[in-house]
Amino acid sequence: MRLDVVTIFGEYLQPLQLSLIGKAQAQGLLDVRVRDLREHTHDRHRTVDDTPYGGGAGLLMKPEPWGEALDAVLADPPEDADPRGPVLVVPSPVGEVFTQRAAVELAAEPWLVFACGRYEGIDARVVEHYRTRVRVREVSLGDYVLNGGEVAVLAITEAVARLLPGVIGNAASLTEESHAPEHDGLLEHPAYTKPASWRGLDVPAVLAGGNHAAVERWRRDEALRRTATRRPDVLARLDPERCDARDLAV
Ligand SMILES: COc1ccc(Cn2ccc3ccc(-c4cc(N)[nH]n4)cc32)cc1
Repeated sequence: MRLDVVTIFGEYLQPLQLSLIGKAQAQGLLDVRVRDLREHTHDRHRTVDDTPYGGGAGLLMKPEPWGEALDAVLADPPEDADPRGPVLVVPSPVGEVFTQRAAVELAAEPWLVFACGRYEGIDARVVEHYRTRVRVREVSLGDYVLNGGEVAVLAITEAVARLLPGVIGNAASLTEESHAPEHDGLLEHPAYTKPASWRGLDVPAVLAGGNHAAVERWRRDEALRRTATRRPDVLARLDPERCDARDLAV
């Protein structure tokens, strides 16, 4: 997968060189290219921002540098690019809330381009223009406000890259995680390791009993219980077809 990131704070993306994502790049599973938006300015001060039409606090990012930068990215596609081009992911406080389902969708793409805004965001015409050329997804991490898109790119990249074959050593674990479609999107059950007793707290006996059916039942019950108490919105989306009577009794 090729990832292009356009930003004025390239150093924010340094963490992508670490750990599993860094290893995935070394293995050729990921090709991350960070592009400095200021390389696409032509004034002495390398200006990327200006005041908003109609007034209001703060500054907005000018469209011209973005147009030049994104055109340059699109002019150099990867060999396996989709005929529709990349998905342009634009982190934004007003975007679709990013979910595991979106991570799975983006992980199926050969090429993602991220536009990291700063200030109060990017002139609206940039997204409007590129919607006519590529698929655009404006994405929010949740209902809170960040100072820019870079942190969102780190989160989205990690969530997507870990789904790519070969990035996570034990791919089976991906299907047992919270929010995994294979897990009906439920939150994961509590997990324990040795010792069997720690500070007076014991591991639930069923988990050490060797009865796999009982362990699976306990895990399903705990996942349903945890989801019901912490994320009733997720439980409401549970497909009744995939529940048995005991599920619904929890
Ligand atoms: C209109 O109000 C604001 C508009 C922009 C900003 C700062 N900012 C600039 C680019 C950018 C990209 C993403 C995000 C973001 C995403 C989530 N989930 N929260 N915040 C924030 C961003 C602050 C406020």
